[in-house]
Amino acid sequence: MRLIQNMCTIAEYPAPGSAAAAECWPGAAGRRLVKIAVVGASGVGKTALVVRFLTKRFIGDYERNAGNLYTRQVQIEGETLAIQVQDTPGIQVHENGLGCSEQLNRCIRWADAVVMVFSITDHQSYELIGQLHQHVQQLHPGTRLPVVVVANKADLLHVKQVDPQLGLQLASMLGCSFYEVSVSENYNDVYSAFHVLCKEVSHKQQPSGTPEKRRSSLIPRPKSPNMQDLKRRFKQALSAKVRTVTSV
Ligand SMILES: Nc1nc2c(ncn2[C@@H]2O[C@H](COP(=O)(O)OP(=O)(O)OP(=O)(O)O)[C@@H](O)[C@H]2O)c(=O)[nH]1
Repeated sequence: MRLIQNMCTIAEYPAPGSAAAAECWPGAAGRRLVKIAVVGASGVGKTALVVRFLTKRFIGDYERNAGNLYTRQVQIEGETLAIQVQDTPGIQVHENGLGCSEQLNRCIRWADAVVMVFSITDHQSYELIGQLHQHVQQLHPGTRLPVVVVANKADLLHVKQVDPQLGLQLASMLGCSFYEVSVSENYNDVYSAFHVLCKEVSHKQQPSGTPEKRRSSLIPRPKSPNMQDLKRRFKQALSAKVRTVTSV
């Protein structure tokens, strides 16, 4: 993991725009920031996915994940965005539900978007996704957090436990995008999954006063029953009456 540059833990990472951030991450200053957490069961390939996205390389073996934060810049619709990707420790399932540590909950709260990974070779990792999605939404009450569901290890068809079609169905039921990938064999699908997520966040973050909004404020408001006109006519009628009365 030391191969990756610009790596800090979430607690250590300096605020964007600060002098420390510029030192740790030159080029990020002034950019819009997208924060992504990658979550899922242990061994599904979260670290491999993140490293593949950041370096285009697949590195077979990693130390068990302690939760690292990585940084990179991406071009989304002509704009360069700064993105932070938080790799997280694998989630265990206990009898009484998900075993989410406080560290993991902090990462999820921190994130603007989440990548939920399962492995097609591990049915339990797939079963966890529904509960995990519910948990994520509970940690972001009142907002629909962009989520992409990723079915990894598509190259291991001979030991498949989950039909990718099930992943697609689950994702559409949850209202998420879905990608079936092989981190070990294909970079493009990995890139697309992150790219789509960044795009979704970027659209959500669009500041007020964007062309859409400005245009709508220029459109003349439809006139409600014309009060000015009504008042004018009322005054006219009144003065006509007054005239009639005085002439009598
Ligand atoms: N064949 C194959 N192996 C993969 C793929 N992605 C990851 N692996 C392997 O799966 C194992 C687990 O990968 P990790 O990236 O460490 O998984 P993780 O989800 O980060 O695991 P934890 O740190 O325990 O949570 C490693 O041996 C990887 O090389 C894939 O697409 N195909």
